[in-house]
Amino acid sequence: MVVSLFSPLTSTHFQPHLFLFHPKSIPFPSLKPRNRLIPSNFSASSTASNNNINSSTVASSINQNRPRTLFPGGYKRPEIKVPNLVLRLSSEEVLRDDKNVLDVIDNAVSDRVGVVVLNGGEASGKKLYEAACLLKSVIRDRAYLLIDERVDIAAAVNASGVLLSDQGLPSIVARNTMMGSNTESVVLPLVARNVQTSDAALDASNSEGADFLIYSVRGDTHSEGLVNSVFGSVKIPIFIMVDSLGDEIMFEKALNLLKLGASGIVISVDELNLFRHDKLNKLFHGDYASNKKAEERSQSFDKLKTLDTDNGFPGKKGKAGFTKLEEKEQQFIEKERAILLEAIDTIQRAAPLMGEISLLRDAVSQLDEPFLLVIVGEFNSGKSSVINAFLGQRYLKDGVVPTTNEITFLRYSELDYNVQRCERHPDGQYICYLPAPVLKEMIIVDTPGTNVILQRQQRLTEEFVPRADLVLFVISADRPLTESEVTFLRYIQQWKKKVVFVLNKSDLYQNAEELKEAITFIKENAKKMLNAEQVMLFPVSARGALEAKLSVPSSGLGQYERSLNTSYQETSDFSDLEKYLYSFLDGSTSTGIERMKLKLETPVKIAEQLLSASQKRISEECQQAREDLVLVNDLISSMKEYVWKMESESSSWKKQILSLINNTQARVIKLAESTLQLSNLDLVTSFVFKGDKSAPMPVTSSLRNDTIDPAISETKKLLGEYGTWLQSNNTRQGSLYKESFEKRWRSFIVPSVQSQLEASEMLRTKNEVGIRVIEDFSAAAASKLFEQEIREVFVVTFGGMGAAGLSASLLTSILPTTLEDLLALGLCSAGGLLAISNFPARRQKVIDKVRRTADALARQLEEAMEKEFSETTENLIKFAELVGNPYQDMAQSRVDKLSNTLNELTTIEEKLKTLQIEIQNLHVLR
Ligand SMILES: Nc1nc2c(ncn2[C@@H]2O[C@H](COP(=O)(O)OP(=O)(O)OP(=O)(O)O)[C@@H](O)[C@H]2O)c(=O)[nH]1
Repeated sequence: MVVSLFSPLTSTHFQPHLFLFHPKSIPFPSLKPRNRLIPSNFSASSTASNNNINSSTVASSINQNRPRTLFPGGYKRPEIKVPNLVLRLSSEEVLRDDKNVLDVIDNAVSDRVGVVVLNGGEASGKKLYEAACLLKSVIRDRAYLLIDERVDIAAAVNASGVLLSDQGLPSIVARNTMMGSNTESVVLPLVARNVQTSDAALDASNSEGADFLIYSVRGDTHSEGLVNSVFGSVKIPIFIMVDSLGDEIMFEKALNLLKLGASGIVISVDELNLFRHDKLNKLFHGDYASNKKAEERSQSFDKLKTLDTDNGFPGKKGKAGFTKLEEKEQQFIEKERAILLEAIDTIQRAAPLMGEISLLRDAVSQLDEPFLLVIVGEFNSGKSSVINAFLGQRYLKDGVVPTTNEITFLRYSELDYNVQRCERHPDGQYICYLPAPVLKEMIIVDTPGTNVILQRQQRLTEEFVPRADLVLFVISADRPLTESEVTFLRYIQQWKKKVVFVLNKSDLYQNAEELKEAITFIKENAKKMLNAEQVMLFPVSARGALEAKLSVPSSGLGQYERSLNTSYQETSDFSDLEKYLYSFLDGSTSTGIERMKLKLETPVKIAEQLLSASQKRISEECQQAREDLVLVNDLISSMKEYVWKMESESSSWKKQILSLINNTQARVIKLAESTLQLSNLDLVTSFVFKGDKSAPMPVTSSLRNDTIDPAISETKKLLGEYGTWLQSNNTRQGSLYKESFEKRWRSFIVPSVQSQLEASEMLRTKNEVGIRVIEDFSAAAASKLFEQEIREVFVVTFGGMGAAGLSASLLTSILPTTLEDLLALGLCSAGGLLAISNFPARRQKVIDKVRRTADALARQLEEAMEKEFSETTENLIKFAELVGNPYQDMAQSRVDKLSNTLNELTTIEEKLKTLQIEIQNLHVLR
């Protein structure tokens, strides 16, 4: 299935994106995955690093439903560095209680060893699993870990791949099993084959689709034979394994094979221990390096190392893509280069982990390279045959089983006509230098067939499509426009490539009618798919054309002339294709100008794709950052809401305490009223006759014991509870609040620890103003005051009244109310009337005094409680600010930063659009 560049992949939670490659390999453009275990975070991983954010650990919550890379399916091939050592060891060695072994492995993987192969030996699956886990923790990501034969264990420990014997599982099955067990991996598992014969080597590298081979060489193996039968034909890396490198003869043999083109050797732990450094050096730098072939290899390796910076194009730099350029055009190319470099810079800053940027870098560096004609099509459609027919020689192998397993570059070389020199490059590309003159002007690229069940080959081709200046889509006449061709075509269209169709094997049609039907069918459908008015399609018979060409003596003619001079039917159709392709090379024709436009457009289109992917990504991140900011602000203001809520709850506490005071006040007043009765003869006589010497009123002690004391202790208890309620609610709310920040943005490291400490202190502050108020209120003093007030009222009332008044007052002892008291007194003693008549007023005064005292206490308590509340909540708000502000600043700065990035991307988008228009108007320059 081809996944649209921007359509969601339902099977994954990854974002488009960004995954890192093995550090030792040269990554093909790729995107790095985010850590999906981390929920929602300030999303910074793919964008330029944020000041406050540890971007390596930061993940975003917008990691839903996105394609993993810009390539369909989203997988990447691991790549093998050569020359290299493969360390072979057994689980017994790893589990041996010997730290030295692990140290040796540790040193080895940080030095020359790029692949470690673990075999179980006699050990059980359990032991092998344990050894693999241990080994993985030692190797980390410094080398690939392969498990010998055990796909299940490789999958269980998430190893890089498996090494299979030539009798083992088919590579495709092993690769699929591993992929199935780790659906989140974005890197295809490595499948290596252990082979002993040249046939097995060829088989494994061709139809099996292995990533590299380990070739077991015995004492009787002839190096030259091996080189002729295997090295020349196998395009994937070959590592040599001998019985014992300690054996001088075998060591020399391995060394010799390295010189002759092997990619490295397999070594054991003991051998690593045994060899001094200089012996290993000898393997890689000594004679090996002085050998011409090795030189070429190390050059290509060096070149590979600089792919990203120099020219992502393997092989020596060719002639400039545009010959005889006029100054204006030269200036245009320089201008384009400058804009593209600016685009690279902007995209890289916007999405530093977007591996696909190397596509653009390569394309920019290829502006000086010849035109890149890329041949694609399903396996067996005749791609190699079309190339051979075009070049007039059987340079490439053809066959009914998939034969092209690597990207094969055909470049010009001034060698003898029949000699071709090929180099294998560790990034999965194979370069052949051919003497075909047309290659001076264009590089032809043969790609592995699509629709192969081998993902690796399909991936190689997909990865190469964006680099193409022109895509030649070869369709086989026996299956015109299959479903997978349609899918692949759609993928090509995403990169906006110019596609020319070749309907090969047209000799298979019975008659012209059938051919016409097929052409109409393909054209109609291709038009719809490519949304194009015109579709270029050439029906050919590549096999026939080549045979025809080969049957014509060369007679000093160039290929083009030869093909045009060939008059038989087989080549007549093919010559239309040739004419078309040759017209591309002629700068004076419209197709020649088109060639220039296509070449110039290739990097622009890649830039547009990457730009649009980054814009989409950054817009989403920006959206996420805005949501983060809203969330932070909401969280901060949620504290104010909490305080309002607390305020209403706090008033119910206040009400409770005030009603307690009120009740007490009512009880005291009631007591005062019942005590201040004229009929209260006991008191009257006691106060009037005994004066100050009278005993304290029993009512006073009852007032204190039964009313005031219990009220005070109840108030104190309530105030204590109120304080605890306030404190615990605040602490709980505070820590919930802090936690919600920490949980939501786990990886954010709060810049100042000091402010965090201050914040925590604030929550701990205890407030006991209310308790102090109530403690300051003395029950003893209040009771005493009460008694004094009562006493005073009686003394003032009765002090000058005399016996008549008193006896009159006796009458009142049987009368229940104050009014009746007064009436009786008035009747009995006109002299005491005045004093008596003032009694109610005095009593009222006492009551008022009681009321005032209680009100004052209530007010004090209310104020204290309010103070306590506001101090505590102010602290809470301050705490909220101290905790929330750094998050708020961070979210704000992310929004600002991402908005800026978006603006920068828009600016470069405008420039690219203008450039595109200028390219389209190029003919005006001429
Ligand atoms: N009948 C007929 N057969 C052809 C023609 N061209 C190629 N073939 C045959 O088709 C088969 C595949 O040809 P290749 O050129 O190897 O096809 P390919 O697309 O390069 O194959 P892979 O690289 O494996 O994907 C071979 O057996 C060719 O002989 C043609 O024009 N007519």
